[in-house]
Amino acid sequence: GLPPGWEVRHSNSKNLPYYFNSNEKVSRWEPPSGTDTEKLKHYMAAHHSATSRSGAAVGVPEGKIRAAHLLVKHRDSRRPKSWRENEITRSKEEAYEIIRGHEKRIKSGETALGELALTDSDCSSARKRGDLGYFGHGDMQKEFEDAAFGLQVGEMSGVVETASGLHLIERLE
Ligand SMILES: N=C(N)NCCC[C@H](NC(=O)[C@@H]1CCC/C1=C/[C@H](COP(=O)(O)O)NC=O)C(N)=O
Repeated sequence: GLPPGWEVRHSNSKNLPYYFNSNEKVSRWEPPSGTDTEKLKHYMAAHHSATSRSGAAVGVPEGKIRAAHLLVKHRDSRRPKSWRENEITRSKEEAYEIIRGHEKRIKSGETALGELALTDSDCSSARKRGDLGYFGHGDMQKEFEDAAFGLQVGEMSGVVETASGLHLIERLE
Protein backbone atom coordinates (compact mmCIF):
# COMPACT_ATOMS: atom_id res chain seq x y z
CA GLY A 1 0.00 0.00 0.00
CA LEU A 2 0.88 3.64 -0.27
CA PRO A 3 1.41 6.13 2.57
CA PRO A 4 -1.79 8.12 3.41
CA GLY A 5 -2.79 10.76 0.86
CA TRP A 6 -0.98 9.01 -2.02
CA GLU A 7 -2.65 7.32 -4.96
CA VAL A 8 -1.46 5.72 -8.20
CA ARG A 9 -2.55 7.43 -11.42
CA HIS A 10 -1.88 6.63 -15.06
CA SER A 11 -0.01 8.92 -17.48
CA ASN A 12 -1.57 8.36 -20.90
CA SER A 13 1.16 10.30 -22.68
CA LYS A 14 3.85 8.00 -21.32
CA ASN A 15 1.57 5.02 -20.77
CA LEU A 16 3.10 4.64 -17.31
CA PRO A 17 1.73 4.75 -13.75
CA TYR A 18 2.74 7.69 -11.50
CA TYR A 19 2.16 8.57 -7.82
CA PHE A 20 -0.03 11.54 -6.82
CA ASN A 21 -0.57 13.08 -3.40
CA SER A 22 -3.84 15.03 -3.38
CA ASN A 23 -3.07 16.72 -0.03
CA GLU A 24 0.36 18.06 -0.99
CA LYS A 25 -0.58 18.29 -4.70
CA VAL A 26 2.64 16.54 -5.72
CA SER A 27 3.16 13.87 -8.39
CA ARG A 28 6.22 11.72 -9.07
CA TRP A 29 7.28 8.73 -11.12
CA GLU A 30 8.81 6.81 -8.18
CA PRO A 31 6.73 5.29 -5.37
CA PRO A 32 6.83 7.58 -2.24
CA SER A 33 9.06 6.35 0.60
CA GLY A 34 7.19 4.04 2.93
CA THR A 35 5.40 2.35 0.06
CA ASP A 36 4.99 -1.35 0.63
CA THR A 37 6.14 -2.35 -2.85
CA GLU A 38 5.12 -5.99 -2.37
CA LYS A 39 1.45 -5.03 -1.83
CA LEU A 40 1.85 -2.29 -4.45
CA LYS A 41 2.78 -4.86 -7.07
CA HIS A 42 -0.51 -6.69 -6.44
CA TYR A 43 -2.35 -3.34 -6.56
CA MET A 44 -0.71 -2.48 -9.86
CA ALA A 45 -1.44 -5.91 -11.30
CA ALA A 46 -5.08 -5.58 -10.27
CA HIS A 47 -5.57 -1.99 -11.38
CA HIS A 48 -3.28 -1.65 -14.35
CA SER A 49 -3.34 -4.85 -16.24
CA ALA A 50 -5.69 -4.81 -19.20
CA THR A 51 -7.47 -8.14 -19.63
CA SER A 52 -7.18 -9.43 -23.17
CA ARG A 53 -10.08 -11.23 -24.92
CA SER A 54 -8.68 -14.50 -23.58
CA GLY A 55 -9.40 -13.09 -20.12
CA ALA A 56 -5.78 -13.49 -19.06
CA ALA A 57 -4.51 -10.48 -17.10
CA VAL A 58 -1.76 -8.94 -19.25
CA GLY A 59 0.42 -5.90 -18.59
CA VAL A 60 0.88 -5.11 -22.28
CA PRO A 61 -1.96 -3.09 -23.85
CA GLU A 62 -3.83 -5.10 -26.48
CA GLY A 63 -2.06 -5.33 -29.86
CA LYS A 64 0.90 -3.22 -28.76
CA ILE A 65 4.55 -3.96 -28.16
CA ARG A 66 7.30 -2.05 -26.38
CA ALA A 67 10.70 -1.53 -27.97
CA ALA A 68 13.87 0.48 -27.53
CA HIS A 69 15.98 1.76 -30.40
CA LEU A 70 19.34 3.33 -31.13
CA LEU A 71 19.09 5.88 -33.95
CA VAL A 72 22.06 7.12 -36.00
CA LYS A 73 20.94 10.01 -38.19
CA HIS A 74 22.70 11.30 -41.32
CA ARG A 75 22.52 14.39 -43.51
CA ASP A 76 19.58 13.00 -45.51
CA SER A 77 17.50 12.21 -42.41
CA ARG A 78 14.07 13.85 -42.34
CA ARG A 79 15.26 15.92 -39.35
CA PRO A 80 19.09 16.04 -39.52
CA LYS A 81 19.60 17.26 -35.95
CA SER A 82 19.30 15.87 -32.45
CA TRP A 83 20.03 16.53 -28.78
CA ARG A 84 23.59 15.36 -29.61
CA GLU A 85 24.29 17.53 -32.65
CA ASN A 86 22.67 20.74 -33.78
CA GLU A 87 23.35 19.95 -37.44
CA ILE A 88 24.04 16.36 -38.48
CA THR A 89 26.26 16.31 -41.58
CA ARG A 90 27.61 12.72 -41.62
CA SER A 91 26.79 10.80 -44.80
CA LYS A 92 24.51 7.75 -44.82
CA GLU A 93 27.59 5.58 -45.46
CA GLU A 94 29.33 7.02 -42.40
CA ALA A 95 26.14 6.43 -40.39
CA TYR A 96 26.17 2.79 -41.54
CA GLU A 97 29.76 2.33 -40.34
CA ILE A 98 28.85 3.82 -36.97
CA ILE A 99 25.73 1.73 -36.44
CA ARG A 100 27.52 -1.45 -37.59
CA GLY A 101 30.11 -0.76 -34.90
CA HIS A 102 27.31 -0.43 -32.34
CA GLU A 103 25.72 -3.65 -33.58
CA LYS A 104 29.01 -5.55 -33.18
CA ARG A 105 29.58 -4.25 -29.64
CA ILE A 106 26.06 -5.20 -28.60
CA LYS A 107 26.25 -8.66 -30.23
CA SER A 108 29.63 -9.34 -28.60
CA GLY A 109 28.00 -8.68 -25.21
CA GLU A 110 30.43 -5.83 -24.53
CA THR A 111 27.49 -3.45 -23.97
CA ALA A 112 23.70 -3.28 -24.25
CA LEU A 113 21.57 -1.34 -26.72
CA GLY A 114 20.06 0.75 -23.90
CA GLU A 115 23.49 1.69 -22.56
CA LEU A 116 24.72 2.77 -25.99
CA ALA A 117 21.46 4.63 -26.71
CA LEU A 118 22.07 6.83 -23.64
CA THR A 119 25.15 8.39 -25.23
CA ASP A 120 24.91 7.66 -28.95
CA SER A 121 21.27 7.68 -30.08
CA ASP A 122 20.12 10.68 -32.12
CA CYS A 123 16.56 10.23 -30.79
CA SER A 124 15.15 12.05 -27.75
CA SER A 125 14.38 8.58 -26.35
CA ALA A 126 18.14 8.31 -25.66
CA ARG A 127 17.58 9.58 -22.12
CA LYS A 128 15.26 6.61 -21.57
CA ARG A 129 17.82 4.12 -22.92
CA GLY A 130 16.00 4.29 -26.25
CA ASP A 131 12.71 3.08 -24.76
CA LEU A 132 9.80 4.21 -26.98
CA GLY A 133 7.09 2.85 -24.66
CA TYR A 134 4.17 0.85 -26.02
CA PHE A 135 3.13 1.36 -29.61
CA GLY A 136 0.77 -0.33 -32.03
CA HIS A 137 0.28 -0.60 -35.77
CA GLY A 138 0.27 2.79 -37.48
CA ASP A 139 2.27 4.63 -34.79
CA MET A 140 5.76 4.33 -36.27
CA GLN A 141 7.13 4.57 -39.77
CA LYS A 142 6.30 1.38 -41.66
CA GLU A 143 9.83 -0.02 -41.98
CA PHE A 144 10.33 0.43 -38.24
CA GLU A 145 6.94 -1.10 -37.37
CA ASP A 146 7.48 -4.13 -39.63
CA ALA A 147 10.91 -4.79 -38.14
CA ALA A 148 9.81 -4.28 -34.52
CA PHE A 149 6.68 -6.43 -34.76
CA GLY A 150 8.77 -9.14 -36.43
CA LEU A 151 11.04 -9.48 -33.38
CA GLN A 152 10.64 -11.89 -30.47
CA VAL A 153 10.73 -10.26 -27.02
CA GLY A 154 14.40 -9.69 -26.16
CA GLU A 155 15.57 -9.94 -29.75
CA MET A 156 17.46 -7.17 -31.60
CA SER A 157 16.95 -6.25 -35.24
CA GLY A 158 19.64 -5.74 -37.83
CA VAL A 159 20.11 -2.22 -39.22
CA VAL A 160 16.69 -0.80 -40.12
CA GLU A 161 16.42 2.22 -42.41
CA THR A 162 13.65 4.82 -42.09
CA ALA A 163 13.37 8.48 -43.12
CA SER A 164 14.67 9.26 -39.61
CA GLY A 165 17.95 7.45 -40.22
CA LEU A 166 19.44 4.05 -39.29
CA HIS A 167 18.11 2.11 -36.31
CA LEU A 168 18.88 -0.90 -34.17
CA ILE A 169 15.68 -2.06 -32.46
CA GLU A 170 15.29 -4.26 -29.38
CA ARG A 171 11.82 -5.56 -28.52
CA LEU A 172 11.18 -5.24 -24.77
CA GLU A 173 7.59 -6.55 -24.44
N1 LIG B 1 4.40 6.82 -30.51
C1 LIG B 1 5.53 7.28 -30.00
N2 LIG B 1 6.16 6.67 -29.00
N3 LIG B 1 6.10 8.44 -30.48
C2 LIG B 1 5.70 9.04 -31.75
C3 LIG B 1 6.64 8.52 -32.81
C4 LIG B 1 6.25 9.08 -34.17
C5 LIG B 1 6.88 8.19 -35.24
N4 LIG B 1 8.34 8.23 -35.14
C6 LIG B 1 9.05 7.33 -35.87
O1 LIG B 1 8.53 6.55 -36.65
C7 LIG B 1 10.56 7.31 -35.65
C8 LIG B 1 11.09 5.95 -36.11
C9 LIG B 1 10.83 5.03 -34.93
C10 LIG B 1 10.91 5.91 -33.69
C11 LIG B 1 10.93 7.29 -34.22
C12 LIG B 1 11.38 8.34 -33.49
C13 LIG B 1 11.59 9.69 -34.09
C14 LIG B 1 12.97 9.77 -34.74
O2 LIG B 1 13.41 11.09 -34.88
P1 LIG B 1 12.82 12.11 -35.96
O3 LIG B 1 13.06 11.56 -37.34
O4 LIG B 1 11.35 12.27 -35.66
O5 LIG B 1 13.63 13.36 -35.72
N5 LIG B 1 11.48 10.65 -33.03
C15 LIG B 1 10.23 10.90 -32.61
O6 LIG B 1 9.20 10.67 -33.15
C16 LIG B 1 6.43 8.63 -36.61
N6 LIG B 1 5.32 8.06 -37.05
O7 LIG B 1 7.10 9.44 -37.23
